[in-house]
Amino acid sequence: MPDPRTFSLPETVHGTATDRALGRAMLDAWRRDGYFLLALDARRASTVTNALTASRSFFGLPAASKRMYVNDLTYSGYAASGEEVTAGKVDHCEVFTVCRDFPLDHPRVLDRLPCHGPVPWPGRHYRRAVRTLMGDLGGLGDTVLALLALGLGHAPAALTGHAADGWHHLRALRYPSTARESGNGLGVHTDYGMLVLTVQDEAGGLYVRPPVEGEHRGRNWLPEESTAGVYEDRGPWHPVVPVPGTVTAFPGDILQFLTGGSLVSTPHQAKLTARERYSIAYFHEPSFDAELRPLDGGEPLHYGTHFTNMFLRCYPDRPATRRILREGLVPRPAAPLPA
Ligand SMILES: O=C(O)CCC(=O)C(=O)O
Ligand SMILES: [Fe+2]
Repeated sequence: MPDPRTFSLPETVHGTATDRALGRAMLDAWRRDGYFLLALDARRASTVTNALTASRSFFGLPAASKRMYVNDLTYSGYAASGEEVTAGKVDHCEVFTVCRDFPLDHPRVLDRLPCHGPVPWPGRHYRRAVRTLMGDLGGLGDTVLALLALGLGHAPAALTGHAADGWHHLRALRYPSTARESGNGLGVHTDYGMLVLTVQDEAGGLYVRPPVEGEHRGRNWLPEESTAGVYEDRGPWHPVVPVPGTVTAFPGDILQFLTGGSLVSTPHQAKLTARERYSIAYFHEPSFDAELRPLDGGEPLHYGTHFTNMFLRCYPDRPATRRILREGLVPRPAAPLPA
């Protein structure tokens, strides 16, 4: 297995020949390895360290305290180990999810859009650390999307245009050590949006499946083609070795959709390790309301519907799921919504 490709990003993208070549090199790396690394400058590296530190201290709270950070409007907040399910199997990780943070009196909350509500933040320090990280990774995400669009032969804004009002979200995770738990960590899945940026601590444990010539890859947005649990027992599965000062980048379902399958969403899983493990995954997404079409044309896909379906699938018994099902909430209201 060759070493992963590592890229340094320019601060701005102008569409020069150098930018196009960088975009093409990123596409080649994904087509070979399923992921690449992005080198962080010192400021962004310390943002990552701060967020991981804040995450450690949150997960260190007593179980009963953590369980208070949940509400039934949104998937934002805390999920205990065992609440999340991938392909019918329980995942052994605790998660704190941060979606868009809407106050209770926001028109989109009042309009009863599923997944819309306030983030139940566990404190100001945690909120600051996570928001700073989301801002930094969001900036990198836009740069990567602009370069990818150029690499694909499109205008730089062809992908970033979708991210402008993006449903960007983040998951902070803690996995128990193999001394405490013998089951799986996080089962095989693909992520739902355009771009995934992850960091993990020194424990490692993240595995990706690179594209394999001739191998069928599901379109995860179609219920009959779920990628959850795919090829779990069959290689190749390549470990993503933690490299301090980098983030790992791979494509999600929506890039597969937008490129008509010329890129495939990278299946990945996290295995438990000898020591407790901490990671953070950031998801750079289209707008919840986006009616997306492949760059070269085709049938539309409503992102908010895909997102909601995926969370319903992962969390069969979470308060937000029960509310969506009980009240029959739909991601796409009949009348256009105010901003
Ligand atoms: O724990 C990790 O490294 C990956 C987490 C992940 O894949 C996710 O949250 O979707
Ligand atoms: Fe993931």
